[in-house]
Amino acid sequence: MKRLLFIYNPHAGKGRSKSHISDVVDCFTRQGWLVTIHPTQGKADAAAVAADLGGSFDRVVCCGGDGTLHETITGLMGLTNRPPVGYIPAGTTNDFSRNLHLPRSLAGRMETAGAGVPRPVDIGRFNGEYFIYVAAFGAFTDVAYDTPQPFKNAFGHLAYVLEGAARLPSLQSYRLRVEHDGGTEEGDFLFGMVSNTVSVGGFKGANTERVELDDGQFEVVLIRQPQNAAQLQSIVMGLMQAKPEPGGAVVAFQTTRLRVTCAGELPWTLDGEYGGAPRVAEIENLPRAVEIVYGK
Ligand SMILES: Nc1ncnc2c1ncn2[C@@H]1O[C@H](COP(=O)(O)OP(=O)(O)OP(=O)(O)O)[C@@H](O)[C@H]1O
Repeated sequence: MKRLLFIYNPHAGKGRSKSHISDVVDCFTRQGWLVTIHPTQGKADAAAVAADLGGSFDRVVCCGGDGTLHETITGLMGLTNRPPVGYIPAGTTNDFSRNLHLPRSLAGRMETAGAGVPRPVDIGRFNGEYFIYVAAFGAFTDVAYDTPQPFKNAFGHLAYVLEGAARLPSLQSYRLRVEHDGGTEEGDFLFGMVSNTVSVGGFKGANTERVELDDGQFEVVLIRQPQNAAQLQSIVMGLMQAKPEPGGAVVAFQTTRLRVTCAGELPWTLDGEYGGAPRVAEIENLPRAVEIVYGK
């Protein structure tokens, strides 16, 4: 019998997935899977379980938010033969799931996770760590991991927005050298994002019309330090829809690899969680490193 490992975070989102576990397991069993269930016991548990047990399964399905998906895939990256991953989004934002065209209903999502066809997806490597869809530094990027879980659950997206707005006056810039496939950018930067996704923080990101999850390329957006408050506001407002103007404060390009060098410590987030503050970040695209189930 084919074996399926089901990892779920009972605290993700509003904890509502807990009441559907029996239905999920029933669905997988009907599909012909022998199911092993693991409720995550705390931070990094999904990664540990995926790394320890994932190699003995034909499919791993995780249920939770972006953090649970990040941990599950990070754990599987240590294996030589990685089983395909099904994903049932149940977090606050579920950014990555917006790439997968999953059905809207939970019933449809369970069916897809167990029986859908896996497709290759690129994974990012960041100084030996992994990320699934975004590595970012600077303004706003500390919001996700600074916002306490109960607050996130109660206010959802609003929590992210309010936290971000409260920080506007204290934005810090970093003097950087950014080397990529197409050249080198230097100067003072407020924000940078290296991504493989159409959605970040619940927003459709800039530079997303070229997103393909398996093209071996990252989409990169860098924001130079604005000269005045009005310029800052127009950057923040325009970032999410506008195509950046050449030579402007927003720099956008695609690349397969990136080296970001900072004079001091530069704090990063990987898939919305704190990723350390290295002075040099070597970021590499690992093309088609895992298979994830799509909706269509
Ligand atoms: N039993 C647990 N108790 C507390 N935290 C847990 C437990 N299991 C997992 N976690 C942690 O919860 C964090 C957040 O989980 P997850 O991303 O699944 O949900 P979310 O924060 O509600 O969703 P999103 O990331 O989409 O906003 C993860 O980093 C994970 O390590």
